Amino acid sequence: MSIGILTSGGDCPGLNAVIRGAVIKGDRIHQVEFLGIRDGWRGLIEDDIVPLPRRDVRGISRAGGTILGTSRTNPFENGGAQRIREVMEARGMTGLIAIGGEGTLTAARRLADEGIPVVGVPKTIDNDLSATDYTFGFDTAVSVATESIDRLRTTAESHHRCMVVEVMGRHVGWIALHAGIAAGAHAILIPEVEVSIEQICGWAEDARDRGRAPVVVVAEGFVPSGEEQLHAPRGLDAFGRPRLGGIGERLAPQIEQATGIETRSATLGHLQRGGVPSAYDRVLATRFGTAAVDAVIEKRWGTMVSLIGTDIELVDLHSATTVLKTVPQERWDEAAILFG
Ligand SMILES: Nc1ncnc2c1ncn2[C@@H]1O[C@H](COP(=O)(O)OP(=O)(O)OP(=O)(O)O)[C@@H](O)[C@H]1O
Ligand SMILES: O=P(O)(O)OC[C@H]1O[C@](O)(CO)[C@@H](O)[C@@H]1O
Ligand SMILES: [Mg+2]
Repeated sequence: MSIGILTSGGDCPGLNAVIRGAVIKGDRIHQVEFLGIRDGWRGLIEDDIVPLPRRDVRGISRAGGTILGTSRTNPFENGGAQRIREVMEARGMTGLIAIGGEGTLTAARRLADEGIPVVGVPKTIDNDLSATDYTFGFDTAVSVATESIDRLRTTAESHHRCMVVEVMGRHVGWIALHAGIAAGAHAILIPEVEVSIEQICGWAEDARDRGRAPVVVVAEGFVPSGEEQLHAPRGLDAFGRPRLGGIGERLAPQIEQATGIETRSATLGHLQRGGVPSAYDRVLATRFGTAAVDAVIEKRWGTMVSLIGTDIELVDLHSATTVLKTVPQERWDEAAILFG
């Protein structure tokens, strides 16, 4: 019996710990072999698959990225369930572990509905997946963002400037909220909550008037009220979505002009996704990996491993992929009491 494993969508710290956990438990407890599928759905469609023996996962939990590679290939535009079934049969693959975000898991759910034996593992730095309390990668991204904001604050203070820090978060503001609270930001701007330019400038002025260097943390998907979403001229990703980014660059001159405070912006971008996973993410990812191989052995197709409180449970992929987990208004309100 062989189990295929793939990583798909944007990479994230902790992917290798999932792979290691699954392979070691598969080898030690269930005596199953693993096949590593390269670059997500692309490798499965194109039969780009390699043996993944236990020695190949030695020591990889602490490594960033994914040893398997990733892509945003759409399996349904490239042969779909029929092609995947053919490749799995030819390879003697009796089950599949798909590690990815909401896009990958939506694809996995549709494939499971069409009879492909697949179990999902949720990953994303954005923490926007429903049906799991946390995803691995988020803790590392928040730590990187917090340390970066701390550093940007010291230079802003020296120059009596305002600093706008753009963090990732296409649809949700979890990274901005957590890093902003941790670093004591004077404003946190997220896609879920409408805030006007006037309000942002008001917070910056209040902080300046107290002798502080205002720090504004903004998620890339934030749009100031009354304005259009800005897409920097970065084209589309492989799934045809506009690449976001540029809101920090847009806000900085607006704040400077309205308040007279010299303002700079910094975009953290992929720094938040790279590098070594935090201890928390390694633990969560390892637990997800070992639980996923158990789910495959039990043939729990169409499910996803999930963190509920401190327990790892299996949930239906449907419940995980229908609605994004956004920041509730009251969570932002809690933080907003400290703005300005
Ligand atoms: N609704 C969908 N139905 C089928 N396939 C999808 C769907 N959404 C996305 N996919 C496929 O899954 C791939 C991965 O999705 P996406 O690029 O959104 O990454 P992800 O897994 O959500 O990770 P992240 O967005 O966190 O980087 C997409 O490129 C696409 O091929
Ligand atoms: O540059 P890439 O790989 O297309 O991914 C960017 C996107 O990936 C994420 O980090 C994760 O979904 C988003 O926050 C961001 O918009
Ligand atoms: Mg996605």
